[in-house]
Amino acid sequence: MKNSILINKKSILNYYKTTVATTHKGIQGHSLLIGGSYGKMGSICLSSKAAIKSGCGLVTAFIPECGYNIVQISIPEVMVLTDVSNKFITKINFDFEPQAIGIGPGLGTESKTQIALCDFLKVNLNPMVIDADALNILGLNPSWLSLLQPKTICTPHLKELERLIGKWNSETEKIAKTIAFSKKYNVIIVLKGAPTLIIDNETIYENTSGNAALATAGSGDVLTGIITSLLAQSYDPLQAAILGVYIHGLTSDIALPETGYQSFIASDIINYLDKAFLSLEEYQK
Ligand SMILES: NC(=O)C1=CN([C@@H]2O[C@H](COP(=O)(O)OP(=O)(O)OC[C@H]3O[C@@H](n4cnc5c(N)ncnc54)[C@H](O)[C@@H]3O)[C@@H](O)[C@H]2O)[C@@H](O)CC1
Ligand SMILES: Nc1ncnc2c1ncn2[C@@H]1O[C@H](COP(=O)(O)OP(=O)(O)O)[C@@H](O)[C@H]1O
Ligand SMILES: [Mg+2]
Repeated sequence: MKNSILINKKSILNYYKTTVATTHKGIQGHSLLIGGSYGKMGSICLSSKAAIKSGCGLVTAFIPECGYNIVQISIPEVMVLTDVSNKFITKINFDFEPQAIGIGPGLGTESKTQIALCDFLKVNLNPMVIDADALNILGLNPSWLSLLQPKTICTPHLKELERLIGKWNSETEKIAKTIAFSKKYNVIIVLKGAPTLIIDNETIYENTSGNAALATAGSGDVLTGIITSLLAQSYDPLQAAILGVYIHGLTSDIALPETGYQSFIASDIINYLDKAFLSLEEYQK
């Protein structure tokens, strides 16, 4: 895309942080992933697992009650807090200070969930990634967008973007409207697609990793977990968004010769995160 800054390994390595020998889980960052609803608990499992596989020290998932066994059994490394309600979230409540929050995968748009999101946005000061149904709820209640903290990261696919900014008649208009949205609310937009663009105010970054194997259910849920984990590890929001999008794509580039397009699934993004991070470290040497 014209006027965009390309994201590649070289640019990432300007700020990529290797792990310090003396670190411990208490200072590696605690991510909180909020989402899930009856039938969509897999989404928050994917986000939470991606977060713990991306380097933060601790991950907690906040989910409706019906997901308790599902998340605990799927990912023993992740701690779980449950809502009072069984099938969807009605009140967001936790008793610790996360370094970053990712909200939206599988959340649903029940009216009580909408109110819970609004009440939460009124008090939250933590760095945050907003995805999926949390974006859809904001699309339904645009006045709540002003509650977002500066540099909140929004990760819409095209349909979610349309729910936020309305329809467009050309690619140029789509980008202009997205830039205007980013400026108005002072948020970073990760516009997911092929390629993914990251729009921060008037600056546009274009990702160069990734391929069509990523066109599979849960790919975006995994991205939310990765970016949240990086935010929790004290990357600034723009760096977390750029590194997260790049490493997410890189997993599919490394996997492709082994999995092909058809059989690559969202869990494979998580499975290949180790090789993707290692390839950054190799390049750095
Ligand atoms: N295993 C799970 O539990 C999963 C749960 N999911 C959750 O399901 C809920 C609904 O999300 P969905 O995104 O599926 O549904 P949406 O209704 O938000 O989006 C689907 C619509 O958007 C269009 N669309 C998506 N990406 C597009 C693109 N790049 N270009 C053009 N059109 C595009 C599709 O054609 C379709 O019409 C979310 O909460 C999500 O997190 C999904 O992530 C899938 C996996
Ligand atoms: N053809 C493609 N090429 C590259 N990346 C893709 C392609 N299709 C999808 N992706 C990526 O996969 C992810 C899909 O996210 P999303 O639509 O939110 O999935 P889900 O909601 O099922 O988790 C995004 O990161 C997007 O950029
Ligand atoms: Mg999604």
